[in-house]
Amino acid sequence: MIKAVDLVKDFGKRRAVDGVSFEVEKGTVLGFLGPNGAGKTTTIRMVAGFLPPTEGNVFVKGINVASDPVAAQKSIGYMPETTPLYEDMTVSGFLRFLAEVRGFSGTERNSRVERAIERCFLHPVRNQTIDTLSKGYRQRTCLAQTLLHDPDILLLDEPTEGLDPNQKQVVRDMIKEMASERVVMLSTHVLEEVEAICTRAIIISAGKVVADDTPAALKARSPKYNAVTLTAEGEGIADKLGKLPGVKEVHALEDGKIVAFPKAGKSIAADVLGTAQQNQWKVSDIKVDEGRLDDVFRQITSTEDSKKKEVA
Ligand SMILES: Nc1ncnc2c1ncn2[C@@H]1O[C@H](COP(=O)(O)OP(=O)(O)OP(=O)(O)O)[C@@H](O)[C@H]1O
Repeated sequence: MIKAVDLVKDFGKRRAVDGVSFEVEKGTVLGFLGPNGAGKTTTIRMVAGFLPPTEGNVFVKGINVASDPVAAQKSIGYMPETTPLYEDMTVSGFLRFLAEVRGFSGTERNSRVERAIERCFLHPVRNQTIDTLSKGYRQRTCLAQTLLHDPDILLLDEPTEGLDPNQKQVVRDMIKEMASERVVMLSTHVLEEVEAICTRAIIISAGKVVADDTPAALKARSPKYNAVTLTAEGEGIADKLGKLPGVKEVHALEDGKIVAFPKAGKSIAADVLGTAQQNQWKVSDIKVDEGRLDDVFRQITSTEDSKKKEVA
C-alpha cells in the first residue's frame, strides 16, 4: 500500500532524510522510531503528500504522491503533530465541516460524521466547543477527522503525545482496532507504544533507516535477551554457571542475584535450571530476560551517532 523509494529531503544545506526506503502492506501497524530530529515527521509529511521529496518517490496504492497528491490523499488520513482545530466549533460541527471539505453532503456526510464519532468515542463531547475539550478528547477529535473519508492508510504523527496513561490506552486501542483493514504508520518516541501496538518498527537515525523488524525481533538484539537471573543459595553458583557451554559471562549483583548472559543466539534457561537441580541449590527466584527495546534503541542510535562523530 505504501512504497517509499530512496527518499531524500534537504532543507537548505541540511539533509533531514537521507535515502529512506520501505514498503508497507495492509494490516501493518508500523512504528516509526527515532531520536529528536531523526527525520520522522519529514518522512511522514512526504508520504502524506504535504512535502515534496528532494529525491526519490513515494507511491500510495501505486499512485506517485508527489505527481498526484490529490488522488493519493483520497486513500490517506493524516494526523500531524499539531492538528489545526477550529476552537469555537463544536466537535460534531467541526467534523461536519471537514466532511463537506472532503466533498460529502446530506445523509452521506451525516453518516460519516456519526461513524467517526462512534469509532473515536466522542459522544460525550459531541456538542462541546473544541476550546473546552481535554487534551485526550482533542486528540480523539483529530483522529476522527482522519477517518471521515474511510482511508486505507493512516499516518499519525505522535498520536499519544501529551496524553495521560488512561487516554494513551484509549487511543492505542482505537488505533489497534482501526489497523486490521488498513496500514497505520505512526511516529513515536515511546518504546512501550511500539511494543503495545506495532507489528513492525523502523528505527531512523540521522535521516537513515538503521533497523527494520518486528518489535520482538528487535528486542532479541538486546544484550540482555535470554539472560537468566537467579536468586539462589548454594556453593560456587557463579563459577558453575560460567562453565556452561551456552553461557558467555556471569555477573554477581550486589543484592546477591546472579545473572548469566548467553552467547549469541543461545537459550540457557534449561541448562541453568538443570545445574541448579543437580547441585541442589535452593532457588527462590529465576527470571529469563525478554530483552528491552530501549536498550536496543539506545545501542543502535548511539552507534550511528558515534559513526557520525568519527566521520566529522
Ligand atoms: N521546515 C524545515 N526547515 C528547515 N529544517 C527543518 C524543517 N523541518 C525539519 N527540519 C529539520 O530536519 C531535521 C528532521 O526533522 P524532523 O522534524 O523530521 O525530525 P523528527 O524525527 O520528527 O524529530 P522530533 O522527534 O523531534 O519530532 C531536523 O534537523 C529539523 O530541524
